[in-house]
Amino acid sequence: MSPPLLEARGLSLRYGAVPALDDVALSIWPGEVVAIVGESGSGKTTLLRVLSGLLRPEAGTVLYRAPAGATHAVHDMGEAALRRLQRTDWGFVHQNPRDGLRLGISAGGNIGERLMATGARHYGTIRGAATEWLKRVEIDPARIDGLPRTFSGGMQQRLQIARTLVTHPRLVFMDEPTGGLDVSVQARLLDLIRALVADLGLSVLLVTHDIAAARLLAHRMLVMRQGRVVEEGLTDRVLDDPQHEYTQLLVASVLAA
Ligand SMILES: Nc1ncnc2c1ncn2[C@@H]1O[C@H](COP(=O)(O)OP(=O)(O)OP(=O)(O)O)[C@@H](O)[C@H]1O
Repeated sequence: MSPPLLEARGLSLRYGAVPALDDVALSIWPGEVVAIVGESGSGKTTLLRVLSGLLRPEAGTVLYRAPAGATHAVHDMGEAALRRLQRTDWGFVHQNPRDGLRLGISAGGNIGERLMATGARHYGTIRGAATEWLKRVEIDPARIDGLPRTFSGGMQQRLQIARTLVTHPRLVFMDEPTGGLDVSVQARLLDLIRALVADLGLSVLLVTHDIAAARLLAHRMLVMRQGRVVEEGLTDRVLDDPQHEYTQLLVASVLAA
């Protein structure tokens, strides 16, 4: 079996007396979608921020295997090298599209800016790619010069996804990508994410408290509670035959809803 793309061991982090992460381990392989689920405050966002180098853990390591095969300890990389990784190989989809978009520049500019950060220079090529990606995320290309603030919440989220994926990252961190949207908009967005992930062969670390989203998108899932991973396994196995008492409660609460 090929080595993991990202491998974390022994991650711990406290906020005062609160153990946000307590000895967490996780691996993700190329082309895999892994969901991190759990109730509010269980440490999901903290884990994503530590894995993506935005937060430094008190203990533990995160290793990332670059395309050429070299392995990097994410928290030992210099600031510039980490930023380059975040701009090229990695992508981040935030729950609130305003955290991932530049609201003062056009939709096309939002997509083009990320392409330019990876070296694209030719105006026609950049505009062509932006048009293509707007279509791909089901936004009318006639809106290319519109500002994101004139878009609906669902459109803003689709634009954020286009901006993130235009550079073909290998690993995408998604933090509640459908949170805060209407149920019908969520369903459409989940279908779109599923299709793009399959088309591009992306690896995705998906934080969600939405079990249905995890069921639809993820090959594997980890269940977190109070900073610890209490259960992990193939998504269907975990949801159809939960072993840990907490996972059983989580699944039962969804079935009852
Ligand atoms: N900056 C911070 N300062 C102090 N405590 C924090 C901070 N960030 C998170 N925490 C605490 O760490 C724990 C884990 O928080 P985290 O945001 O990772 O959980 P979560 O599972 O992502 O929750 P949610 O689903 O509500 O976003 C919680 O008890 C939270 O209150």
